[in-house]
Amino acid sequence: MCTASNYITKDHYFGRNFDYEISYNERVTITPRNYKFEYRLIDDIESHYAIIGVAAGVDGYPLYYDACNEKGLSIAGLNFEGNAVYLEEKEGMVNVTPFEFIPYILGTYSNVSEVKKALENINLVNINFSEELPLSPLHWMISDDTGAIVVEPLKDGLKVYDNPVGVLTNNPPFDKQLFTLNDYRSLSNRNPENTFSKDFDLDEYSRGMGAIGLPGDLSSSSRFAKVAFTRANSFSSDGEEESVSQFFHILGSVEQQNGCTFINDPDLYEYTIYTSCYNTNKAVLYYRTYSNSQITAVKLMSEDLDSAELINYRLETEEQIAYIN
Ligand SMILES: C[C@H](CCC(=O)NCCS(=O)(=O)O)[C@H]1CC[C@H]2[C@@H]3CC[C@@H]4C[C@H](O)CC[C@]4(C)[C@H]3C[C@H](O)[C@]12C
Repeated sequence: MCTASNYITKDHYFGRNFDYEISYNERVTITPRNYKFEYRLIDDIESHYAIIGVAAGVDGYPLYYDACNEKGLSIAGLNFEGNAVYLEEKEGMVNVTPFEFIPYILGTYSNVSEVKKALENINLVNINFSEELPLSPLHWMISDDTGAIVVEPLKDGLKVYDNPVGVLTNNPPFDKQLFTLNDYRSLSNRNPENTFSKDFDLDEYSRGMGAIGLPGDLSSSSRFAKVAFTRANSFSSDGEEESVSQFFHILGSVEQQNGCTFINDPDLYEYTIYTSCYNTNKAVLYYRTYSNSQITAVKLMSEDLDSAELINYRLETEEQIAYIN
């Protein structure tokens, strides 16, 4: 499972929890403007917007999980098991593969409204990256400082939803997730009045009672409600450090602790391998990993963006403890 969210203070922040039981040796990958994108079906693109993101540790091509471009547009791919359908090549459409989708969108477009228009003509084609890395079932959240959309590949083509709650998890499809939020409409960050009965007293014995009923388990639909509530009620000042800190707390509300989601024997559990947070206005990628709570940052604009070679940074995964004495 994974969770993506955005958060707006003075800038637009976007990121995700990457929850899984194995890693593909992810690393931070920067794609400069003149790295040549060779596409399987459409024409190669020699020059495009620069991109920073987390990608699989596969040399030669940026297999992004989540990323942002120099224009402030960001995107994350999340598992969509049992629902994602990729189609055959279609005449007259822009035929890109699912693994080319993030590079194509971020390389070409600068905001969500451009992407929405372009999506009318995009077909996601069922071509594997390689035999070892076949297609995986994904859906995507795309976000900038004007708002967010969700893109789901269904059997009759791409379905595009506006995303007013600013979060995405895995299953079920997004329209169902949104509908389920109706069930939680009475939840609040304030303690509730007793509307249960006029005939007896019910005691306000604790703070935080306004959100009793908000799910706390790690299923995809529960994480959706939990993180939507946390994000919608989030409060921070709009400084960079406060905003980034609050962002990590939003996704921290649905973090998966190792051991709580059993996958397979022996000792294979799904857990939050990393959390990313992009300040998309400044094209800075902040991240934390499961074993390193310290925030690490990589700035797109500090690189030579007119070059043609991919730049990779391994993730800082060692815990960094500030010993005081
Ligand atoms: C597994 C991850 C989703 C995490 C998640 O949601 N886990 C819950 C599972 S569950 O919902 O509980 O069942 C997804 C998210 C992004 C994906 C990569 C995207 C690039 C590339 C695309 C190629 O075509 C195939 C290989 C490739 C490296 C992909 C591998 C894998 O698929 C990645 C890591």
